[in-house]
Parts: sequence; C-alpha cells; structure tokens
Amino acid sequence: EPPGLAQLPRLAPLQSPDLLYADGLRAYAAGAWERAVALLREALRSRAEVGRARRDCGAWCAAEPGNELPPVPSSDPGSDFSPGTWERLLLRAALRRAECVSQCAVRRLGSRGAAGHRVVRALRDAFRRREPYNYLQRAYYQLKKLDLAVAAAHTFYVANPKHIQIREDMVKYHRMSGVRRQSFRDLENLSHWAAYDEGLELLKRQEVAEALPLLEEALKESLAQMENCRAECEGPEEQLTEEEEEEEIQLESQSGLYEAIAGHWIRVLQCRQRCPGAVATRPGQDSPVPDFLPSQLWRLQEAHAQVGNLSQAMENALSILLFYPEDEAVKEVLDKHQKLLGEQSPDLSAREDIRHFVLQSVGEKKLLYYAMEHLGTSFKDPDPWTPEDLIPEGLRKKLREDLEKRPWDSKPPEPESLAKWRDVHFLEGVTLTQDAGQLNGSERAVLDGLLSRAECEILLQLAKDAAKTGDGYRSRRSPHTPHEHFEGLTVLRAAQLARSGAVGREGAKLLLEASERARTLTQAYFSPEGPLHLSFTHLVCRSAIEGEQEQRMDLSHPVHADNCLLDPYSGECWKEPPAYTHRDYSGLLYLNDDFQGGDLFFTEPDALTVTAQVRPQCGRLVAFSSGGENPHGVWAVTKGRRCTLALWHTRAPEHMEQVRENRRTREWEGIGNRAALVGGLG
Ligand SMILES: O=C(O)CCC(=O)C(=O)O
Ligand SMILES: [Fe+2]
Repeated sequence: EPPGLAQLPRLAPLQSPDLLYADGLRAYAAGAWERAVALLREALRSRAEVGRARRDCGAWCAAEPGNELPPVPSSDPGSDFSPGTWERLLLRAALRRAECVSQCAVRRLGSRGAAGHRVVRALRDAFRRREPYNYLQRAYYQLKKLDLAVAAAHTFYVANPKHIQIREDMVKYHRMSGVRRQSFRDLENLSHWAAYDEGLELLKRQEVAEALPLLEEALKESLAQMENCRAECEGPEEQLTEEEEEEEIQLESQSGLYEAIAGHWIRVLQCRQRCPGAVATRPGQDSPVPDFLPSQLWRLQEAHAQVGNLSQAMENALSILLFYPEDEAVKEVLDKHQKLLGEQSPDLSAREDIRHFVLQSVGEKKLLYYAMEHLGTSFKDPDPWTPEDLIPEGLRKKLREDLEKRPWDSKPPEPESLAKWRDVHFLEGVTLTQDAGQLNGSERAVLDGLLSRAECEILLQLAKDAAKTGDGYRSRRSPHTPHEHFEGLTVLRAAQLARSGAVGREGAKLLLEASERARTLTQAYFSPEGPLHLSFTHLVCRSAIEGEQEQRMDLSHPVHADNCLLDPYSGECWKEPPAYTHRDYSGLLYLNDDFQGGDLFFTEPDALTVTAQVRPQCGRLVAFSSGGENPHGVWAVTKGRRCTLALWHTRAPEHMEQVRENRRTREWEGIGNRAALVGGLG
C-alpha cells in the first residue's frame, strides 16, 4: 500500500497483484468505479507486499552459506579452471537460491501469495510505469473524489511526464475550481526525493541540525528503494523478450544447460545494474543525477561537520572513498577532521550500508565483465566510479573510449527520446531528416527512405486500381473540398480485393509491410517504453479537379488535430467524441511528389500561425503525436494527384485495426493471421 493512501482493511488471503489488477481493469471497463478503486488499490498493496517479500527473501537467500555466486576464474594460464567449471558453480548457486527463494516466499505469503510472486514482465513494467494510478485517477474522478483523483493523476504524471493524455488531464485539473494545490502529491511518494529536497532546503537556510535527519533518511530510503528494484530482477518471473528468446541457447546438451543458466544470471545481473545506484533519475525528469550516492554522502559529511559530529562526518567521507579512492577533496577533509579529533579519534571506517552496496555492486560488475569477455554478452556500466582494474585488460581500451562519451562529463544529457533513438537500429536506409526541434514542435519527426521508388510505384498502382471515393471516410470532418477528388483504400478492403483476385497480391502485401515499417519506427522513436498498435491505415489520393483551381482559397485538408477537437479560439483541443480519442501517434507516409501544392503544414493551436512545413516525397514519413500540440493541415493540391498512406497508432490494444488484430487471433474469415494475409498473398 503506497504510504499516501489511507490504510485499507486487509483482505485475506493475499491475492496476486496481476489477478487483482486484471479484475480492477474489468471493473473499470464496466464502470463499476467503487469496485475498480478497491481492486486497483488492493493490487497496489499486494504488489508492494510481494515486492517486500521478494526483496527480503532475495537478500536472505543470497546470504545463505553456499549460495554466493562463484568468483570469476583467475585468468592465470596455470589456474585449474576447466571449461564449464564456472558455469557449473553458477548453476549450483542458482538452483540453491531459486529453491530457497521459493520456500521463503511460501513462508512469507502462503502458497497462493507465492504464486503471485510470478509477475510477468509486461505487468511489472505496467506497475513500474504506475499505470494503475491512471485508472485510479479516472475512477476517483467519476466518484467525484477530486482530491484523490488529482493525487492519483499527479502520481502517474510524475512517472510519465511525456504522456500526452495525462498532460492534458493535468492541465484540466489545474484549471478546475475546487482543486487545492496540496492535492497534487505523489502517492507512491518516493520519500527519499522529498526528504532530500527538504533537507537541502534546510541546509540552504543554515538549519543544519534539522536538515541532518532528513538527509540521513533520504540516503537510507534511496538504498532501500534500490534494493527493491534490484530484488525485482531476480526470481522466476523474469520472462525473456522475443530477442532474448531467440538468443536463448537450446537446452539439448548439458553444457547448453549451463550456458542457459549462466545466461539467465547474467540477465538478472544486468537488470540489477540498471537500477538506480550511484546514478539516479528523479521522477518526472529525463536526466539522471550522476553520483547520487556520493553527493548525498558529501552533503552528509558537510552537515555533520558543521554541527560538530566529526566522527560521523568522517564515516561519510570514508564512504565516498569507496567510490572514489583518490578523491582529493575528500582526503583533505578527512585530514582536517582527523587533526581536530586528535588523539581521541577512534577507529573509524566507512558506513556499513554503503560498504555493503559497493561490495555487492563490484562483485556483480566483475561477473558481468567476465561474461562480456568470455561469453560475448553485453554490459553497459551505468556507473562512473567503477575501478579500472576491475575491467579485464582486453575490454579497457574500448570502454575508455565509451567513457569519454559519457553525457554528464561533457554535454548535458540528451532528451530521452533522442538518446533512446540512438540505440534503435534504423531500418536499413532510413534516415532521420528533421527532429522536433527543427520542426518547431515537441513531438514531430520526418524520416526518409522508408520505401524505394519501385515500392512507391507498386502502391500508387494499387491506389489506381482499388482506391475509390468514400472508402474509409466515415469521419465527421470529411476533408472533402469541391476542388479536389478524394479516393481511399483501407487495408481491410485491400486484403479482400487481393483475395478475390481483383487487385495484385503484391500491392496488398506491400501495403501491410509499409504500414508495419512506419509503425516500428514510430514506436521506436516516440514510444520505446510501450507498444503502439495501428488503429487505422488508409491509402488516400487527392487529385486537383481541372478547371476549378483559379483563385482557390480553401485548403486540401483544413487544420485539425488527429485525436481531439481543436478550438482555434481558445487554443484548446477537446479529447472527446467524435474525435478519435484513442489515437496516440499519427504517421503520413508519402508516395509521390509529382503534383502542385499539397505541402503538409503544422500550426500553433490558433490554427493560423504556421510553424513548420513538409514537402511530400516518395518514402518520406512524417510522424507526430496526435494531440492538440500538433494541429496540421494540407495546402490545396492545384495540379496532379497526391497519394499518402495515412496511419494512426494507439497504445490501446483494444483499438487495434481489425485486420491486424485478427492476424493474431486467426479468426477473421481465415485471412486474419499474418501468414494467411501476408504469406498467403505472397
Ligand atoms: O495527407 C496529409 O498530408 C495529411 C492528412 C491528414 O492530416 C489526416 O488525414 O488527418
Ligand atoms: Fe491529420
């Protein structure tokens, strides 16, 4: 149970968080708000309890004699490690630990609760993203519990500052009369940040004695949070991503088994190292606070020294040396304190909690570097303090080069989306031509090279053969202008036509492939943290009607936003029906440029001031978030025919385009699955 909410009566026995969450969402969907709130809160509580049990059991079982991970083999040629020995030792430790953890979980949670221990990764991520709070805020809102609605919304917002929907909700809450400022609070209350900030504030005001307990609490709490995060990496719930699954070694031979176990552990360790440690990111912010632990220690030593607690000041200073043994400033301070303490200085050493963290972290890094060198796995060390001699000789040079590129050493960290984008493998030949900055917006991008000339030709031919007036235009705001002729083709009809032989299969198949390319890139660029699904794909051609182009004043497509109703007078965008409110990201994949006029443009929310303009061309994708931050329109097409594959993406799987969804469920008239639809067409 998050500390910010009042205690709930305990519903025994503890149910697993995923079942509770699923029930909560069902109640939510049915509009049973009271029930939804109760279940969602119970899911959060259960999850917190499982988390605590996992953390405690993990720590307990790791400390059991015989369960420690084997040290990395010495690299001396004379050492008696035969191949596979290390893996065998690892296997033994892993099995013992797994057994110990599952027994411990049953003791703590009962057998039913222990089953809830297995939280699937998707769900773990949902909880990490604080998704339940987004549902909670809506349910509370419906129940007219505004204070709790705002608190839940704020809690979700803090973890998802880029989430368009919640941003809009927050604006609304801020404007609502009757909402108090104190309602905007974080229910998960990462109290170390709150305590840390308050402590710093007090330090600034020279109220050192008051600041000290807060700073101390902040450090303790941040270590505990970190332990929670690290413990989550262990245990049977760790599901492989598709990629990892592909890499996963077949368990045919015994050595395959060792490798698989070693692989599993390496993933666990990689996951643990990704938890905030010395580097931490404040919720609601993109850039990490480097050296979070050492800087907290430094503040503590200063504060202790100021109030005359010299031995505690020294303990904190000595703890910094565990990270940076050569730090001159720390050594100086230590000297100074030592002199002041003089003879009566007792045997001081670093703090136990920090020593424990550093030792553990160093041990894990050693294993990871060993695996990197010998098993070819990857490891990106997030910490700047890792002692150099821990890194195998062979890897040092390469890593030193990477180290020089550390963002916080030189330039300010890049915005998250761009930093992540770097890691995404572009589809071959695709380039990022303009980013949001160049397009004067927040979430906009132009990518080129998604289609070859030949592919554009195939899709243009498909449009010629099959696009017809009205297909796919059930929209209330039909963009028709009397000066242009509109033709559309939905993927659904394309598939039907291809099956009946009315159009070539190649075209229909490419239509799906091209939209999938656009989806993959849009997801990688804008939504690396969660999947986007296509909700609607529409091949649209607009042709100038000859002789009706003189002195045309209208647009080919009036200025609008794709998921809300734009009110140019107030600048607001109402996310309400009949707008397609489930749309999260829009994509326009252009097929040609042999026409006049027809550039796409973005405006301010006034629908008048143009902020950016893009000329269509074959294979160019313009991708942007579908909300009020991206009003856009199309200038009149005054000559020729302009064809676009327009795509809308949604985070909500229930709004997945029918033909695509059914590719999964394989029910839809037998053409629903990928094999039937794409393969069968091929
Ligand atoms: O074709 C274009 O460039 C824009 C179309 C558009 O904005 C829409 O269909 O919502
Ligand atoms: Fe649009």
